[in-house]
Amino acid sequence: MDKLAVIAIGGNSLIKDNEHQFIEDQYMAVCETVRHVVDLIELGINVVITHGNGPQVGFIMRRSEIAEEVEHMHPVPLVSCDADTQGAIGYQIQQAMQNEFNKRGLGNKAVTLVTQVEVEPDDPAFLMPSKPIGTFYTEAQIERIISQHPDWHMVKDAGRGYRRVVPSPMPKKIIEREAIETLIHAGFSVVAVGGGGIPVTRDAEGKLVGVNAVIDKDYASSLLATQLGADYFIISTAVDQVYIDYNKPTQKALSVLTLDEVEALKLDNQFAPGSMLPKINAVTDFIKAGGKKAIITSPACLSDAVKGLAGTTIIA
Ligand SMILES: Nc1ncnc2c1ncn2[C@@H]1O[C@H](COP(=O)(O)OP(=O)(O)O)[C@@H](O)[C@H]1O
Ligand SMILES: NC(=O)OP(=O)(O)O
Repeated sequence: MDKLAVIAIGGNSLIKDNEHQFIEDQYMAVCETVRHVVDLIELGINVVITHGNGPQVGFIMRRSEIAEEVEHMHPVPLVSCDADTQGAIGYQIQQAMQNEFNKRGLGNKAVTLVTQVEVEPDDPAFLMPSKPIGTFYTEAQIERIISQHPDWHMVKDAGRGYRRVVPSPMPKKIIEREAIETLIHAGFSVVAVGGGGIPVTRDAEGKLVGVNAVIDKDYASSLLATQLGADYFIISTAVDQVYIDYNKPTQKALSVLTLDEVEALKLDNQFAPGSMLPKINAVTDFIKAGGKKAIITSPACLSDAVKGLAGTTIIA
């Protein structure tokens, strides 16, 4: 039987820079990423693709807020924006996968599954917004932004500017897990848990209810990889490897890390909260839960990383 990889594609890695934020630009980035994912499939590894939505969910929410301010249109709740991103990004990945399969004469099929992820209603994260979404604001813009939006929570994001943050509760249960497994066993390459999943809780009668938050897709993907017993959990992002002294003249790439080495580097604050730290926590959670191999790398390095020739690999 084929090996299985859960590959988490970063929302930021699908948006190259501030000048290339059109939907067509994102589709080109999706197509490029998908080419590398299909290379993996040709190596005999079936995939479940998860994806982020940090920039995209922020753009949709901001559009809704501006439409409300200007045209008094109805606001779109954040949870609906999450669902919108699952559809829109999932559509692009699914289409790009199918086109790539057809181009290479493979008989494979891709499908996207709308996925809800249960969170605890009393997760302390609801009171401490931490998930960066939407636009990056520069030092020159930030004073105006704060005075125009005093209710926004803002953070500095990994040396790339300032960003708005929203609550990000921990994922506890993937509601559609059984459907994902069924689709894998039927031979589909599945796109699921987009944007970390649509956050839901249970009401007093046990009914599912959406909540306004953005789940970290690295944590949700780690949970999925563990529950599926995946052979590889791979985080595909904008950097080829994880670095110590990131963005400093002393920067050094890390190739293989044990859990103990990761813990020591965390204590040394080597991983930025809101960007690399959740990825590091997500891969260590997967290994601690019995996973064999976790990898952090860029789309272009995916195949080499699985062969141990690129990326940063985390092992027990
Ligand atoms: N120690 C580190 N090594 C590598 N990248 C780091 C490190 N610390 C912070 N980063 C930043 O984290 C980014 C990945 O996080 P993010 O952009 O949130 O990912 P995503 O692709 O999931 O949207 C990298 O592109 C890099 O800018
Ligand atoms: N939801 C989420 O974690 O998105 P990013 O990976 O884009 O930050």
